[in-house]
Amino acid sequence: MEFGFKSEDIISMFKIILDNLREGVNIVDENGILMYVNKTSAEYAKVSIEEMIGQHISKFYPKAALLDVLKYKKPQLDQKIDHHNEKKYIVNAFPLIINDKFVGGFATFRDVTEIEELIKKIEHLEMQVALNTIDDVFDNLIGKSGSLKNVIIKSQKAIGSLAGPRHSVITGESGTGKTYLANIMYHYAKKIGVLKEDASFIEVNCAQFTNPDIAAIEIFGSEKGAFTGSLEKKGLFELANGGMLFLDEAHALEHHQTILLKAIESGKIRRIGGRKEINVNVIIVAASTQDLKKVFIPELYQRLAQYELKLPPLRERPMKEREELLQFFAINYEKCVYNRNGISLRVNFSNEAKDILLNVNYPRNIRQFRDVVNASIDAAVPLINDIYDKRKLEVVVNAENIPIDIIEFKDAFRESSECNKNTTSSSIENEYLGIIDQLILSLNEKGYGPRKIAKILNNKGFDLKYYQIAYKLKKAKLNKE
Ligand SMILES: Nc1ncnc2c1ncn2[C@@H]1O[C@H](COP(=O)(O)OP(=O)(O)OP(=O)(O)O)[C@@H](O)[C@H]1O
Repeated sequence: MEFGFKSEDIISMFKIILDNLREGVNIVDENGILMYVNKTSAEYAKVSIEEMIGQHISKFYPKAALLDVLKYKKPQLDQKIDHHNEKKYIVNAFPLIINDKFVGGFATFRDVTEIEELIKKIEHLEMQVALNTIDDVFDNLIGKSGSLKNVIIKSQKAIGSLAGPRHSVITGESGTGKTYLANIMYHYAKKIGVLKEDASFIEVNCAQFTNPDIAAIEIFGSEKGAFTGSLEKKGLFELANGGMLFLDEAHALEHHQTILLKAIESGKIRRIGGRKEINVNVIIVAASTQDLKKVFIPELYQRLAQYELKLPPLRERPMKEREELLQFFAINYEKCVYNRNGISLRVNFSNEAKDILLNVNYPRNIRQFRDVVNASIDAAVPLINDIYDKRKLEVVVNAENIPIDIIEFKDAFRESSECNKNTTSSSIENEYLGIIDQLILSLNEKGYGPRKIAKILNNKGFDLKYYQIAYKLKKAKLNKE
C-alpha cells in the first residue's frame, strides 16, 4: 500500500496517464519487440495498438531511436527523427534496466512537423528580404565559384534558356540549401525579366499532407460539391500561375503522378471534381531528399528534371567554403543586431572555437551549422541592458560558448569510429567504443579535463578530438541528472 493505493491501482493509474499523454510512448524488450504502445504512438503510426503489440518496432518506426538504445545500451536524447511517413519527431529513448539486467528500452516522442514548418516559413521570409536587396542574387550562395559552380550554371540555364524557362529538380540531404536555391532562382528569374516583378513564388511541402486526397485538393484545387462540404477553391498551381511553384519533398506526390504529368505536358489543370480546364503557366522546381528518378515514372521525371541540380552535403564541401559560411553567418548576425538595435557589432572567433565549429559533424548540414554558429554567438554577446556603449561592440566567441550538447551524440560516436577505422574491425566496434567511453569517464573522475584526456588517448593510439571528449562528458553528466 502506498498513500492508500493498492499496487494494482497504481499500475492502472500509470496506464491511464501513459494512455492519455500527448507524447507517444513505446516500450520494447531487448529484441525490439513492442511490449507497450500508448494511444498517441498508435495514432502517429496510423495503426491500432493491438496491431503493434508483439511486433518489431522497426515495422512502424523504421528509424526508431530505441534501435540505438538496444545497440549501444545508452540513452538517446533529443534525437530529431524523420520517419517514412514524413513526420518529424523529437525523441528521447532510454535503456530499461531492472535488477541490473538490461531488459529493453522505452521512448517518449512528440510530433514537431508543424513547428518545423513554421520555422521554415520564417526562414523563407528572411530569405526574401535578403535577396531583394542585392544585385547578383547568386552572391548570397556560398560555394558560388567552388562546389556549387556547376549547379549555378545549370540553374541559370534552367531559368534563362532562350527557348523559355525549364522545370528543374533539386536534390540533396536535409539542410543543404534546396529551398534557398529555389528562392535564388526565383529572384534571378525576376532580375533577368523571365518573371514579372509581381510574379508569385508558391512553396509547398508536399509531405505535410496527411492524406493524398487533401494533397490533391491543395495542389490542384476543388470545385464546389466535388465531395461532401467541398467549396470552390483555387489550388497552388493556379496561385503560382505566371510565377514559380516550388514543390518541396516532391517524392510525397507519388500518388498524383499522372495528373501532375498531364498538367506539365498540357499546361492545363482541372480542379478536383471540376470539368473546366484552366491554363497554367508555371516554372516548377521540385526538390527532394530522395532520388526522384527512383520515385517517379520516367515520363514525369524527364519532364520535371530538365535540369538536375544536386547539392552536396556540408561534409563534402571544402574547408574554405565552411570558413566562408562561418563568416557569412557571423556577418548576418552582425547585420541583424545593427538592424534591430543600431549597434555595430563585430564578431570574432578564437582559434579554438573556429576549430570546433569547422570540424564537428552536422547531420542536418548548413541549417544546423548556421544554428550552432548563431547559438554560439548568442552565448558570447552580453544582454542588451549590460552594454555600456550602445553604438559599437566587439565580441570573441570562445570554445566554451559553443553549445556542445546540440551537436549530435551519434555523430561523436561515428566520428570516433571513423578515426579509428584502421585499428578496429566493425564487429568489435561497439564494444570498443563502450570501453573508450568508460576510459574517458574514469580519467575525468581522476580530475583530467578533455584536453588532457585527448592527449592520453592519443598516446594510446585513439584519435579523438578534445571537443568530442568534452561533448561525451557533457552528455554523460546530463544523463546522470
Ligand atoms: N550555399 C549556401 N550559402 C549560404 N547559406 C546557405 C547555403 N545553403 C543553405 N544555406 C542556409 O541554410 C539554410 C537552410 O537551407 P534550406 O532551407 O534551403 O535547406 P533545404 O535543403 O531546403 O532543407 P530541407 O530538406 O530540410 O527542407 C538557409 O536558410 C540558408 O540560411
